[in-house]
Order: sequence, then C-alpha cells, then structure tokens
Amino acid sequence: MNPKQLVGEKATEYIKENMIVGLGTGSTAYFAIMKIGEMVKNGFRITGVPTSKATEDLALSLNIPLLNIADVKKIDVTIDGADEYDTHKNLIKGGGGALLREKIIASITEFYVIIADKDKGCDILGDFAVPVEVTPFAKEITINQLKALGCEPKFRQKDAELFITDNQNYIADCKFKEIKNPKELTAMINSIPGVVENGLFVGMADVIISDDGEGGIIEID
Ligand SMILES: O=C(CO)[C@H](O)[C@H](O)COP(=O)(O)O
Repeated sequence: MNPKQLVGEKATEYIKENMIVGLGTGSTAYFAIMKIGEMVKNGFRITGVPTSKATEDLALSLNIPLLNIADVKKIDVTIDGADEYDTHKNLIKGGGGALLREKIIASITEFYVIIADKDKGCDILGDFAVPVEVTPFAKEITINQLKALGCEPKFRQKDAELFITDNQNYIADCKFKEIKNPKELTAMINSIPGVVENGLFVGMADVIISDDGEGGIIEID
C-alpha cells in the first residue's frame, strides 16, 4: 500500500460514530476521505465539514453528509495533510492552496490528526516555502512587506495565471531559510494588513501519523 493510503486509512480509526469530522485537502487526505466514504456506505454515521471546494465535491460524490459551515461550532476530529512537519508537530500547510479554510476548521477542532509521509518530517521547518494567502488589493505592497521579513516571496501561478484560492485571494509562497521560531513568524506574517492567513500551523496538531518507510506506521503525539 502506498504511504499516503496507509496513513490516510489509519487516521480514520480516530473517528467514532456520530462525530463531526473535518475533511482535509490534498492527495493524502484523499485516501482518508475515500475510506470515510466506504464507512458511510456501510452504514457508519458521521457528518463532514470540508476544508475546500475540491474536498466538498469529493465528499458529495461519496455521499458523505456535510454540514453547512454556518452551523458548525465545534468539530470532533479533523484529518488533514501537511507539506512539512517538525518534531514539535508544527506544520507548514497550504501546498494545495486551502490553508485559510484548513486553519479555520483546525481552530475549532478538538482532535487534529495530521497525515503525512515521512519525507515531510524535519528538525526545523523551512525547506518548504510558507504559503501566505493575500488579498488581491495592493498585492504588490503586501509582497514587499513579506519580503521585508527576510523571505523570497513568489505569487503562485496556475496555467500561466495567478492562482486564485476558494476565497478569491492569491497565494504568495514565501521561502524562508530556517524557521527557528514558527510562532513568532506566524504573528509577524499575520500582522501585515494585506495578509489573510499563513500556512504555519503552530501548536495545532494533536497527532501526526506518518509511515516508517518500510510499510509500517509511526504516530507522533
Ligand atoms: O495543506 C494542504 C492543502 O492546502 C495539504 O494538506 C498539503 O498540501 C499536503 O498535500 P498532499 O497530501 O497532497 O501532499
């Protein structure tokens, strides 16, 4: 079994009947959602809260009942992927561009499960550029302010156009060197007025489920 499927399916063991479940975005979360779809088909009752339009479409295609975000106060378990994680369970997320909805969902989640293959693990975050969602208005000012924090920011492109998020914003991928203090950096990035949110998830993950490279599973908690 490929590592993404292995960890994705393992994560569904945290789901109990009648829970409200946050459904992550990306190629690893895909396998968790497929498994949840199978569980629902076999009569297991849960309601889902998607973290992106793509995940909403996938969940609907699998007949997973979904809640309207306006009606959600608390989520029992969320299963989501990550682009990089450190030994303190701090994360960089947003490779798929869904970081804003993902962070909102994470912020009301009781138990946040991250699934990521072992190659994404590191001692210090920073190999992966931090995705930052920015408003279209004055994006040039915002990118200069991001640059002043010591990174090399680049607007994400898709099909030779600027990538547009589900919330109609842009993503600036900000390559820092080593991120020694992710908590401080997240506050600094979010203090820029044109920034909507950034992809550093600090102190949010309860467990990271990863593979050991030999077909086994490692849980960091
Ligand atoms: O944060 C994300 C999307 O915004 C994803 O969870 C992250 O990019 C990991 O994706 P994948 O599982 O495809 O590697």
